[in-house]
Amino acid sequence: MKITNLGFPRIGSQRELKFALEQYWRGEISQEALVAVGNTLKARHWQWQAEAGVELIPVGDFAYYDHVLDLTATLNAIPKRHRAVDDLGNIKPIDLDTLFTAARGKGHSAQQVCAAKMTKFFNTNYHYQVAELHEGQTFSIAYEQIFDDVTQAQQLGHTPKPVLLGPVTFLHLSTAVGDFDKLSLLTPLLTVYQQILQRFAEQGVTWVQLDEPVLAAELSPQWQQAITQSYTNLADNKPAELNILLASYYGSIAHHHSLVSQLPVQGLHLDLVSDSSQLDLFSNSLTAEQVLSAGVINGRNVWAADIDLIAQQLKPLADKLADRLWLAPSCSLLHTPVSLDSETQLSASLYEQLAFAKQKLTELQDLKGLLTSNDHSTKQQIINRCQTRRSNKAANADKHVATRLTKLTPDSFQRQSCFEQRISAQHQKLNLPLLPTTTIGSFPQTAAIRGLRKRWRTGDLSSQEYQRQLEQVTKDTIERQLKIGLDVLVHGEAERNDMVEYFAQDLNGVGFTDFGWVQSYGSRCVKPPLIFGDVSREKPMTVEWACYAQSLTEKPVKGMLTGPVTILHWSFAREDIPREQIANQIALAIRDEVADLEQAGISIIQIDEPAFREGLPIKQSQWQHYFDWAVAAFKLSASVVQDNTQIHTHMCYSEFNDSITAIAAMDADVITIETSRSQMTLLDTFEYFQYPNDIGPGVYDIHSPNIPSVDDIVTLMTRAAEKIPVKQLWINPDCGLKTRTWDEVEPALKNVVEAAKVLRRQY
Ligand SMILES: CN1c2c(nc(N)[nH]c2=O)NC[C@@H]1CNc1ccc(C(=O)N[C@@H](CCC(=O)N[C@@H](CCC(=O)N[C@@H](CCC(=O)O)C(=O)O)C(=O)O)C(=O)O)cc1
Ligand SMILES: N[C@@H](CCS)C(=O)O
Ligand SMILES: [Zn+2]
Repeated sequence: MKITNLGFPRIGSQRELKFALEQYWRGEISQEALVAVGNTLKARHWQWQAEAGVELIPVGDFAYYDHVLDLTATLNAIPKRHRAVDDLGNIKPIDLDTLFTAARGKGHSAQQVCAAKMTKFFNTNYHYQVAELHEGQTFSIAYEQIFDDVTQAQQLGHTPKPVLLGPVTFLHLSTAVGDFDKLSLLTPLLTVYQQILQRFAEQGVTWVQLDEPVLAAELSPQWQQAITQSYTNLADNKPAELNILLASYYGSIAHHHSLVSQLPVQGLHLDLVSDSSQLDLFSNSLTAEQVLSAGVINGRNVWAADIDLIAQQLKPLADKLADRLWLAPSCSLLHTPVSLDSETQLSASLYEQLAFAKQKLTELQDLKGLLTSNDHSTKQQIINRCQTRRSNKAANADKHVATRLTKLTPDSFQRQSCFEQRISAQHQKLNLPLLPTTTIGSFPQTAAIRGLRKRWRTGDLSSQEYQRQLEQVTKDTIERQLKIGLDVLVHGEAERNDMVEYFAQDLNGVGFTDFGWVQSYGSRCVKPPLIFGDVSREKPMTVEWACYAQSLTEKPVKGMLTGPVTILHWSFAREDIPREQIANQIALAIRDEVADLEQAGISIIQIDEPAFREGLPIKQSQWQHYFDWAVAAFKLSASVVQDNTQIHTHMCYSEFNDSITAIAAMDADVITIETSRSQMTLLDTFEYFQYPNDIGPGVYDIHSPNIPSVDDIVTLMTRAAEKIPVKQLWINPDCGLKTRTWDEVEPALKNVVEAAKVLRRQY
């Protein structure tokens, strides 16, 4: 019986890769130094996995920016605009800088090169770079990193199992530039996959893992046919000594049983955490040689597994399949923090309930011990540990939370009046111009601000001094906005480490870590809170900052909150009660904050829900249930206010065609969305739906250092005004500005304000 792993977090337990990347981008270290950090991390992670008994080490899971982008490079599908040219005008080979250009864009104004689109990887908080594919395009091997990594792992004495997204998922996640069917590219794509498999075989690889998470979705007959075509083609053309492990994850593939069980692959990985019934279904249809990789340890959460119970469940199959049963996490461990080793501040009772990536490998090792070892005393120790942990699981029930939830009535989820009445009351109170300008909330989180927080955390700075300095930053942020001429201001979120973690720190039933970092995109990481008990608000969380900022100006300053659905999705949540119940608990905590902000005289309150779309189940048949509870939780948080208090929400990285009815049902007075990279085509859905409330379509991409010109913004807003009545429109960037510098933000926002003036004259 083998222990296998699907992928390991790449960022490093102390975020070494993040710091090296950012130093490299700032020109402070050489590419060699960056690569040295990458090599050290790879070697360390391979070694940890080997020590935990992982026999086939995943390779290709490491990426300097994004593994999907690496695959796009391997396949020679990086757009021309991101490729460097030599003095003679010839396109240079793809290197790390090419990838960084693709991911981050380059240049300013007229010379600017737009980054590739970035979007959520399935229903995770990981973002990938979307490949742009053209009709009739060809593919070839053009980037060597995965082959180099195989060699590197071998030189260190490991047996690598290269991991690649499978051809169907790659196509599915790509975007078709122009009007053509992406599946027309499958045949040329398969030719390159064949060449890649050939290269692996020449390197002495015996197993390759092809990830097809798209199988968790309900696929049309054409996409199902693409799966059959791909794996038949690869089976027919692969070197005999190379075995293919087809990996599914992020959901059950039971609905594709007849499709998948026919595929001529040598191994199949199942996410049994999402649906354990797949075990019987697929094990009964395995051929006599096929391997089953059982994804039994949750790769999407941080709670220690009940491996004694898992062992009981697997035992009959372990006896039947013997060495054809592999033990694995449900999916790549990319979504979990690296290791508990660095956590020194967690309570002992919470600590013992946890397992991060490194500890999950140990769980697999213990599970294998339970299934195969004859050492009864060690086995008993493992079982005892599990039982003690279960009985120690603190009863975190808070009866006040339960009572409040039972007292909710339909009115708790509904504003007092319809939108028309509300917006007219708000116009009267706020008196804003046509096309009001605003921002999404955060302003640059400078090294100075982060440094202050670090000194405060380590005790080098008193709370009083920390507060005083942040007040200065907030004052400066308000003054800059006034100077720029924005209509609706924000306080800038300088006091927040993160839009979710900041709130979690003041919520009962929620814990947080020191180093539980998870990669969000590129060098950017988040530290998801741990929801372990019933959630309620300990004390007001934002009121002081909102009031302080509002005291500095006559212009409205938006109160800024994160919504219940987003707090839930971007946390590691308990698994003993339904998610919708947790969402309502958080909604009540936010509702209390909304009420306090209104009471304190804040007339616009923004409740961000950027994870609303991401929470959508992969299977369409489960969407309606999700929409019902997610919309209800948002409305519960927002509906406490009077008609003339304006509720905004914000969503980024979203497509709206499958969620527009739910978005409209949320009934926010204003929604700001990311639209600039789509050139406003995302608004088509709002137009078609005749979305009734106000909308602020993002006019520039905040992930890129590029500064939009007045003309760029006017063009985009003119396009927006062709789709949405101008009286409903606001002007704002795509998302918060925390990752940008003031040098980028100030000229960009000046252009936003200037463009608004041009547009107001026009309309
Ligand atoms: C809007 N987005 C968010 C998502 N998920 C969230 N949970 N939060 C989000 O905001 N998902 C979708 C998108 C993803 N986008 C981003 C954008 C930016 C970041 C980001 O900038 N992350 C920061 C970490 C933020 C944080 O928690 N900072 C802490 C700790 C700061 C720190 O590292 N300090 C260093 C010292 C640094 C110094 O001296 O300069 C230290 O302690 O050693 C804080 O501010 O206190 C990042 O750096 O990656 C994430 C997602
Ligand atoms: N208010 C947050 C939203 C990010 S999605 C910000 O501005 O950073
Ligand atoms: Zn956003």
